[in-house]
Amino acid sequence: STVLNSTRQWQDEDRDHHLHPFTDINVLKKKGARMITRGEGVYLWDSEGEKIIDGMAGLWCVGLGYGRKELSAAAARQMDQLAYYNTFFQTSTMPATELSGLLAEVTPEGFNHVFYGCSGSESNDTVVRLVWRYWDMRGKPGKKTIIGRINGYHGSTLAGASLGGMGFMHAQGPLPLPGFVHIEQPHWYVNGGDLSPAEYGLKAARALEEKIAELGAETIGAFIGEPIQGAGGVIVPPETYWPEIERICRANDILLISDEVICGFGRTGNWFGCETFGFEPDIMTMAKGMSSGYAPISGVMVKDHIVETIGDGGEFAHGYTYSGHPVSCAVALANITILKDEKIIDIVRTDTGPYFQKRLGEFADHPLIGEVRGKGLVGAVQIARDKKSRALFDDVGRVGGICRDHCFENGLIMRASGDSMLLSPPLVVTRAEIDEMMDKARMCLDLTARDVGLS
Ligand SMILES: Cc1ncc(COP(=O)(O)O)c(CNc2cccc(C(=O)O)c2)c1O
Repeated sequence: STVLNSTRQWQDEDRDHHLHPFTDINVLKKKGARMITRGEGVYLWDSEGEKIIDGMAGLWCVGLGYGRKELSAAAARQMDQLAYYNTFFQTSTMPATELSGLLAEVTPEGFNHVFYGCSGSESNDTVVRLVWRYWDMRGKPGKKTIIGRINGYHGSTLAGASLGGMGFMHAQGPLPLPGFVHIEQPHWYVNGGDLSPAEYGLKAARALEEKIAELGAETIGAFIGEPIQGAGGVIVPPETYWPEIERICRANDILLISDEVICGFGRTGNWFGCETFGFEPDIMTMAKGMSSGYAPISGVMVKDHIVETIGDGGEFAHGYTYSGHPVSCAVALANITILKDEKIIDIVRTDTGPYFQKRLGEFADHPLIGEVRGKGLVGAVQIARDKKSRALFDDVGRVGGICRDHCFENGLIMRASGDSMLLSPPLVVTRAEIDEMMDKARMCLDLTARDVGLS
């Protein structure tokens, strides 16, 4: 191919051939892609030599930070040894087997079996297949509907997009597919009205009870939720929410699914978000932090009683060519081993997480910020037009976009979702690096406040 050695040339080549995810093609064609060339720790560099502090750990996934040689060495070793073999036809490979045992060890009690994929979306498709098969085997084939939340995000396959409650995705095609319904999200700032967060948490959870009553428990197979809705804007539910959701699921004999793609592997200060929020799911989806993003891998942890029930039905006719890919498994194995050995999640829970939340909390007094949300090393500041009434700006998303662009121009990656600014740094972030992120974030919020006349 042509030798490309200037940013302009890279951008032209990319413009001519590369369709990017969740991207307005014509906007990008005009702008040209920013070519990211290198990563080290919590920093990235682009093709112009600009250094950027990555407040988003890639896409919520690079837990160990960039440049960990143990992971690249594990990949190279496995690739040289056995770059690929499948786990169909009663075969397995050492990394897939070893990783499965390690996952049984680090996940909550009762999760002893994992089904692999390459992405969170694929694993949520697996969840749907498992739920449908489980109720068939339980002799209740009517229980096929799955309930999710408005503004939840569970991926971009047909099932992932249907499990999710993102209206702008559903608007592009006949989505959600039949059998996927949604209840309100536990977003106190927008939906809580005069209720206290504790009261609102119960009210939002009881929307599930109402939906079940409306549709009939005999038609509902499962409820799925992210402990904290990530892409939806780091929506941290009130403490009362998840225990009430669990109670309602048990009372109506529906499976409880925790989508841990973002909250899993230490993000909230425990290994999994369901541990932080105090509920025990029947199924857990995992991806992202499972390999620190160094290689694509995802998985579904399945409680024993579900494995046994499905096992009674002969071959479960589902799976992917790369389910249990040996190189991805070797990378995930090295990643999780480091998380364990270096006690990184304990440090998040006891040191850097509380420090991050303290620094984030300082934004509560910023003229542009109505609410600060977060847990462990994930957080959001909610941009509001009027702090007293909690009113947002009319064209939600515009001001967040202004702030995001200020960040990118000032060497900080901070995600904008609606008018919430999100941070989810690598789990290895230090206090000094947290300070650097927060100082840049404050400067960009100040610039944004000036732009919208709220300074
Ligand atoms: C909770 C959850 N579940 C499933 C998926 C889908 O995973 P895959 O993308 O690997 O198929 C996700 C992914 N989350 C995700 C993916 C891409 C962008 C952003 C963003 O916040 O901009 C978030 C996620 O956050």
